[in-house]
Amino acid sequence: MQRNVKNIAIILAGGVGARAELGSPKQFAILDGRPILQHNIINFTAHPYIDHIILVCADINDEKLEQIIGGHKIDDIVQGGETRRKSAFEGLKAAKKLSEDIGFNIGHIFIHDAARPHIPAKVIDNLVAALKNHVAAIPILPVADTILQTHDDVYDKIIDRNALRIVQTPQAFDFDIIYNAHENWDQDFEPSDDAQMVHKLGLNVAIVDGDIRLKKYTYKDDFMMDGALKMPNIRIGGGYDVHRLISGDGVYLCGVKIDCDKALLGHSDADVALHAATDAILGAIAAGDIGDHFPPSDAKWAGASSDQFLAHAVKLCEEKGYYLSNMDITIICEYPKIGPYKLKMRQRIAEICKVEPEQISVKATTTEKLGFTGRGEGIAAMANVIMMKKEMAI
Ligand SMILES: Nc1ccn([C@@H]2O[C@H](COP(=O)(O)OP(=O)(O)OP(=O)(O)O)[C@@H](O)[C@H]2O)c(=O)n1
Ligand SMILES: C[C@](O)(CO)[C@H](O)COP(=O)(O)O
Repeated sequence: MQRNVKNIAIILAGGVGARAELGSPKQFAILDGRPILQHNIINFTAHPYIDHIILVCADINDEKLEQIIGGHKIDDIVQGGETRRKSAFEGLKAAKKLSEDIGFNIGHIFIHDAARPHIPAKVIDNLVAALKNHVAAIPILPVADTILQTHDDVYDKIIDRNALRIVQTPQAFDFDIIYNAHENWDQDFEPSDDAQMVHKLGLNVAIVDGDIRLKKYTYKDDFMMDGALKMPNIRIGGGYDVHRLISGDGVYLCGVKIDCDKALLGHSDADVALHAATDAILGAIAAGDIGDHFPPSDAKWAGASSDQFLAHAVKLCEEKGYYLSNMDITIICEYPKIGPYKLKMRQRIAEICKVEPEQISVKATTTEKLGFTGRGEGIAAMANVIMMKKEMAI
């Protein structure tokens, strides 16, 4: 009985991205909110012609790789080789093994640079159509610019661009043909793509329309232009809290004790401003609210200093890769007067959050004797924060 036929995409992510100078392989950098490599996986997964995906990957620890793949399905992951050609062959060997393990025949293989994150479905359609009559097909684009040949960086001559084409990936092949080309490669030059290996065997390579969106991210400027390195991931959080004022010997606000004949009533030290700040930070990373982390029902937090609540929220953010960009607190009360303490408050919050006082704003306002704050029955506080994630590269 004829075994069923499956088509496989091999994503080449085994390079170091030296020309991109990002400090780590460019395929792990974030573009449009997700790692470049993950875009590839999503695009191939979405195309009905692709049955399996094999990832050929650069050295990276399992935890980071898992994060980069983001829960998407990959059928096998293998280590890249020293060159693109060697990485491609590793992918082909993994494809062969997968077909033997599961029990299917490989129809077509699509070998793709991970450094080309956007793969329009139309290009895959074009390749599939060409493979009906060819053993290999590649996407190409016309050359738009004047092409100059130089010698030792000196102007030499213009090349006729009409005969030239830009070669892209994915490049598509009959499995047996490309496997054979790789297995028997004995030339003394390193091919920059797979199609030229097939062509070297004297076989015809079909050319189909490529797409500008298939652009390869190669140099740092490619990333800069597309905003990959410019736009950090930003999260905004807001917090609001109220505590009742009673007779006492001082109120805690922003981690600073203001000696007076009042106190704020609460399970902890009732620092209403730090509670609002904590909620703002938790809100920015969608990590619930202060009550979820420090339940008033838990005796452990009775009389607790609210500093630790804020420090905990900051730590949670750090664990997710976010840092505090700025915080703006507004304290709403008639009494006590906040003005003389503002600087100290900013310094204390900065200390807890491990940032500079310039990043912290503390403001105060009254409600013109209106409402519960106006009548001196309680103090309200609002906080807004911006948390940022540096997402150049994972
Ligand atoms: N040993 C290698 C070299 C390259 N590639 C992959 O082949 C694609 C195209 O290569 P290129 O743009 O040259 O990437 P790098 O080799 O990473 O870049 P550079 O030459 O700047 O180091 C990339 O997706 C890259 O990860 C690979 O899988 N294994
Ligand atoms: C395969 C390729 O993407 C075709 O344009 C390209 O040759 C690979 O990149 P490299 O810079 O040549 O390694």
